[in-house]
Amino acid sequence: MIVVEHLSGGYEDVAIVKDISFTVEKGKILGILGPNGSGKSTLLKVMSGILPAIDGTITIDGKNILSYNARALAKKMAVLPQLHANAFSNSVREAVSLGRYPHQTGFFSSWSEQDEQAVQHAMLQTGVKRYEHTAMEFLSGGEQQRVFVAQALAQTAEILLLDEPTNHLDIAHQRQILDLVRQEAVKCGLTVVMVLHDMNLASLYCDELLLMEGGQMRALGAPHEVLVASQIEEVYQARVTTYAHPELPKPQITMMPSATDFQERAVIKKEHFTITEHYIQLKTEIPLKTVSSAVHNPGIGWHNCLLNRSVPSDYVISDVKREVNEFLRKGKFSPTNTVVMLTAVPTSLVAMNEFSAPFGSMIVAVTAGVGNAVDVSRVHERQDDPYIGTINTWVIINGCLSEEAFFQAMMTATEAKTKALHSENIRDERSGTIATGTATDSLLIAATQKGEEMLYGGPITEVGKMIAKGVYETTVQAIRNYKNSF
Ligand SMILES: Nc1ncnc2c1ncn2[C@@H]1O[C@H](COP(=O)(O)OP(=O)(O)OP(=O)(O)O)[C@@H](O)[C@H]1O
Repeated sequence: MIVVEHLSGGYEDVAIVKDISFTVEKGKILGILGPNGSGKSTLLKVMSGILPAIDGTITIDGKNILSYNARALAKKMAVLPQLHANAFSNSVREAVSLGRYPHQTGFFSSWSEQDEQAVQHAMLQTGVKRYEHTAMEFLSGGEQQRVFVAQALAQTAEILLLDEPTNHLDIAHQRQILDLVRQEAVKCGLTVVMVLHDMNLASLYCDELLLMEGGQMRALGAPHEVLVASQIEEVYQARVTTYAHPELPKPQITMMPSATDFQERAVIKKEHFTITEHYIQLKTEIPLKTVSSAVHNPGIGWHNCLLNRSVPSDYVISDVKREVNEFLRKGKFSPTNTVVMLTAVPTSLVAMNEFSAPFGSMIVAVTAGVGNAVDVSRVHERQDDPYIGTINTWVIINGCLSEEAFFQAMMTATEAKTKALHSENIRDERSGTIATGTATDSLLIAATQKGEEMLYGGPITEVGKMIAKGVYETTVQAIRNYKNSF
């Protein structure tokens, strides 16, 4: 455990870092973030004793570090500096062995079995063992960086101070080194303080983050407390937004470029739709932001091709995703840029309408197979095998929606669809009650994201009113098209 209290320090009596206080418990990782020149490296140097503290204290396991001599401190704390004084003539093995210096005893240093094991283990962990006898100067920047990490690990200290350990490393090696550091912390109780420039890596791997600004602490806390968009924008003077990591409860940050070439305008019109026997397609010049429950590329994304594909009514495929991928490959559609829905309704029965609104305009396209409509409040009574019969709804908005508005738009559109089934008196055959949808309906809201952002999409808003009217009217029309086809 390391405790830093009111620490100030810098170069020649000038305090660069001021009044820094934090505690890192045994087995925990603290990440230090901050813009260039904010004092991250200086703080690490003061902590490691390379620079003297002007004020404040650093204690390790309850003992002030001033009470340790250099060798005793090096046994407690290993340091990976940002810039390495590189003795280039050393082999990798010799470089890693330097990490054992604090463990050498006596006038003539004695290389013990323990020293050898620590060096071998560190080389294996960092993947540099195969360069063991290679001279450092023959390694790439990333390979050298891994050797220096190995050197710090070979020191087998309880505390590790790392200044940009992922410098020069490609993504696989960043992961390798940070996974290793995390594993050493969690399994072996290593306490780590590391400077990282990459906020997303810091969020993923650190228990707590310290955000520096002008040599002072701007924020200290869990990643979600520190990586707050407004705070990062102020400190870095850069526009950012946060989003959720797909697998872990760790916030991620992305930059919002100010370049104007992203701002080109495009308006989606009915003419941009193509209807063939096999699909209804919307292909756009600019990608649309899409939120959908489609079969292929569902969720939130950016796409410039939407397909509502008509499949035979006996289309029962065990691996739908694979079959759809195959269809896209054969049809020369981009698998990453295309959103796909499936329907058993012939494409000629689509209902499509364009609506103009104060914010811009909107197109709604619906295919409605209601042969298997269900009352959602009664479906728990059914034990059916999967069957086809789907209402697919697309709402294409020439406008800009906030994330909240996208989800409210999904709700508004769903309610409007249900109302259409109600007024067309579509019933659940089993229960005889009014149907609320089919068992496999799909919905897509897409927007050009141009113009002023609309914050909300519920029925109280202009866009919500338009979606409600558009989806209701178009679904009624699609149901009638379907009924009239028999
Ligand atoms: N040897 C030095 N003598 C005097 N001032 C220094 C020295 N090294 C750094 N500084 C100053 O201390 C301040 C903090 O530098 P430091 O290297 O700690 O920042 P940092 O946050 O690590 O930056 P970066 O992200 O660029 O690595 C800077 O203004 C820098 O100019």
